[in-house]
Amino acid sequence: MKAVVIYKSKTGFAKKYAEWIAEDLKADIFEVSKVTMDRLSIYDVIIFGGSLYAVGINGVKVITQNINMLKDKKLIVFATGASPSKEDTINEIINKNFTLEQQKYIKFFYLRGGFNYGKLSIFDKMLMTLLKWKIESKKKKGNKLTFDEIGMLAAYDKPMDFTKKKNIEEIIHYITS
Ligand SMILES: Cc1cc2nc3c(=O)[nH]c(=O)nc-3n(C[C@H](O)[C@H](O)[C@H](O)COP(=O)(O)O)c2cc1C
Repeated sequence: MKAVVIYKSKTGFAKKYAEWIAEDLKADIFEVSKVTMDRLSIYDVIIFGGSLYAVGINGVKVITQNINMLKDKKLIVFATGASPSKEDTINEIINKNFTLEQQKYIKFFYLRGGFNYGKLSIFDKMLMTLLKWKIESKKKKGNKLTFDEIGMLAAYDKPMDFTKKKNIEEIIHYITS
């Protein structure tokens, strides 16, 4: 079984999981920009990992747009996000990123990453500042914040990191069993 891990990461969380998975499987690892379909043809197992941006999986098109060429391989996609792992969040991610046809060939996993405002690009910082203002205005109006919103506000001042090597176990088990 020859496996490859491909990742797209803006602040390092998806990269960290990709490295852990590659290390465990003794697989090759590439950043998504280095990947060509030719290069992938030698692998039996392809694992792609990217971070969540408004529920979209950053970089996943390398798999979804080439599904016809890849569907004979074992395909795994994981996403990292700041949100806790919940069944309804996971279903929303699957339905937003994969058609029903693609879901037949791709096994999806959600691995909680974290949030590091300081490492974001200027554009992403602006987007996240707008979100922060929205949450703060909700609070000012006397509305009760959700647990996730409270966590998100705290994360602007201090990076949060929920990555744990243990989280990759279900992916490793799925691939090796
Ligand atoms: C503009 C923007 C949108 C985001 N949207 C989501 C989201 O929909 N769900 C989520 O869980 N996290 C979201 N996040 C948080 C990132 O997915 C999270 O920090 C992730 O772990 C980053 O991984 P990376 O370092 O590999 O890029 C968002 C972050 C930014 C900057």
